[in-house]
Parts: sequence; C-alpha cells; structure tokens
Amino acid sequence: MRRARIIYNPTSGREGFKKELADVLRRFEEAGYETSAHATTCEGDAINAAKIAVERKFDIIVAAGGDGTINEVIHGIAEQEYRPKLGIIPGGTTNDFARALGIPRDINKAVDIILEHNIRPLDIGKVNEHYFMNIAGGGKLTELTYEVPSKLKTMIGQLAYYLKGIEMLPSLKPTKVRIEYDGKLFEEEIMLFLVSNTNSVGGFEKLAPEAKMDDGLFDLVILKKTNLAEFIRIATLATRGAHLDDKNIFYTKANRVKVYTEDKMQLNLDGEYGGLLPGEFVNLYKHIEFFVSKTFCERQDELE
Ligand SMILES: Nc1ncnc2c1ncn2[C@@H]1O[C@H](COP(=O)(O)OP(=O)(O)OP(=O)(O)O)[C@@H](O)[C@H]1O
Repeated sequence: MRRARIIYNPTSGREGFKKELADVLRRFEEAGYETSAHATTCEGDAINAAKIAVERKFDIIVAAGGDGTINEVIHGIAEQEYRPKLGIIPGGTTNDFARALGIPRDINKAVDIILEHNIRPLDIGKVNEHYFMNIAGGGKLTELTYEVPSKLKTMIGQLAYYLKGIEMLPSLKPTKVRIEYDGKLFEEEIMLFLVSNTNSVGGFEKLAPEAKMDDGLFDLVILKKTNLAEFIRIATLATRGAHLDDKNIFYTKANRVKVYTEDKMQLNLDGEYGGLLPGEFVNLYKHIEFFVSKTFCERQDELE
C-alpha cells in the first residue's frame, strides 16, 4: 500500500487546515494511501519531519502551510538520495509557490490535485546552503519583501508591496557587481538582480515571464543603473512582462550564477532574508517530483 505523510503547520495563515485534517486524512485513505500526519511545533521542525519521512520511505509527503513550510520540507528532502513525491496544500499568507504550480487555496481542491496524480519533476534553486523554489535576488528593492510586515501583507496583499516600494524608491542606490553565469561575465553597476525559477513573484507574475521550471535553467534578470524616472518606467513595463527587451535590462538563462558585490548586499530568497552575498546559485535539474495541476502542465508545455 502506498503511504502518505502530511506535514502541516498548525499556525500558518488563518489556521484553517487543522479543522479540515480529519477530512483530508479520510480522502487520502479512501484514495488508497495509508496516511499519517505531523503537526509542526516550531521553526525548522518541518525540516526534521521531512527527513524522518524520507527515512521511513513514505511514497509521498504533503506539505500543508505557507511558503515557509514548503521551503522547510524541501530542505529536508533535497539532500537525500530517496526523495518522496511532494504534494502541496496552500495554507499560508503568501503561497507563491502553490500559485506557480496552479494549486488553488481551497483545501479540498488542493487535495483533488494530489489525488489526480499529475506529477512533474521540477527544478529547485540552491544558493550557498539554502534552497529556494521561486526566486532569489539582491538589490535594495528586493529587500522590501521582508520589510513589509506580515499582518499588513495579509490585510492588503500586493498593495503592501507597492506602498513599501514607493516609500523606498528615493533610497534606491546602484551597486557594483560581478556576476559570472555559465562561464560568462557581467560586470556593471546595477539596481537589482533576480534569479528566477518560476514566474510567480510576490504579485508580479510577469517578472520572468519565460521562466520554465523543468529546463535546468534560471532566468537571470538584471536591472542596470537607472535614474528614478527610468526606474518607474521599467517597473511599469514589468507589471505586464514587457521589460525584458529594454536597454536597461540584462536578461539571460543560466544554470549557474555567481554573484559578488562591492557593497554589502542582502540576499532575498522567496521573499525572506537569506543572508549576505556573495552567493553561488545552482539550478538543480528536475530535482523533486511535485503534484501539479493540469493547467500548470499545459502552461509549461506551451513554453517548450
Ligand atoms: N507550531 C509552530 N509555531 C510557530 N511557528 C511555526 C510552527 N510550525 C512552523 N512554524 C514556522 O512558521 C513559519 C511560517 O510558516 P508558513 O509559511 O507555513 O505560514 P505563514 O507564515 O502563515 O505563511 P507565509 O510564510 O507564506 O507568509 C515556518 O517557516 C516555520 O518555521
């Protein structure tokens, strides 16, 4: 019999998953999975819980929670030789990764997707000792994703980023960087850089519109030094994915990207603080098998 391990964060988002747990367990059992659950107790607990699920050779792990929980589960399995397939039930305040995989917020519909069994091996990003699923980046502007208080995020969503962004615009400063990507070199002053695995980024769905999740490549998007007026013009273009051809943008695909900066620069991983640069970003090709929606499969295939 196939075995499923549900790892859920009882504190994530509006804490809705707990109430549904019995139903979710029943649905997995009915679908032929012997199923058990682990409620995370503190930061880092999902990493251990996932490692234990690997040791016990569960066929699938279902991560229920926000991006933080999914990220911890990925940390727990990414280094292992045997990696259970990963299903996601979004339950956080931000669910960028679930959104990228076309997984709806509704718990029952998310379970449907796992039980429909559309499985795709997808790339995972690694930088220094951290993993990321969606996007990593550096530059003053990327720092705003964690300066937005999470309460505010929940209440007003995307608007929180925009408000914070506007507040920070005058303090945007260029930084000299040296970026090595697949044996080539980019050396200039920049405003920010993004290393993207998916195209779903904190409300900007089109920052890396061509990012494909199973090609072993990141989309590297660099905004060169600009003045404020230019910056606003390009940010407007970016909301509709029309920025990549702009002369102020450097855009390429790469499997390995090394970033060195002259000034201190923070690293942003999936919207969270990820330490300081320098960093070496490595794309782990089709590293983990995920349960995804049919729409996701169609979208990926269109990008071929
Ligand atoms: N029982 C717990 N009590 C407090 N924190 C926990 C507990 N279990 C897990 N955590 C921590 O909470 C962090 C955030 O959780 P998660 O991402 O699931 O939800 P969220 O904060 O609501 O959503 P998001 O991260 O998407 O904004 C996790 O990275 C984890 O370290």
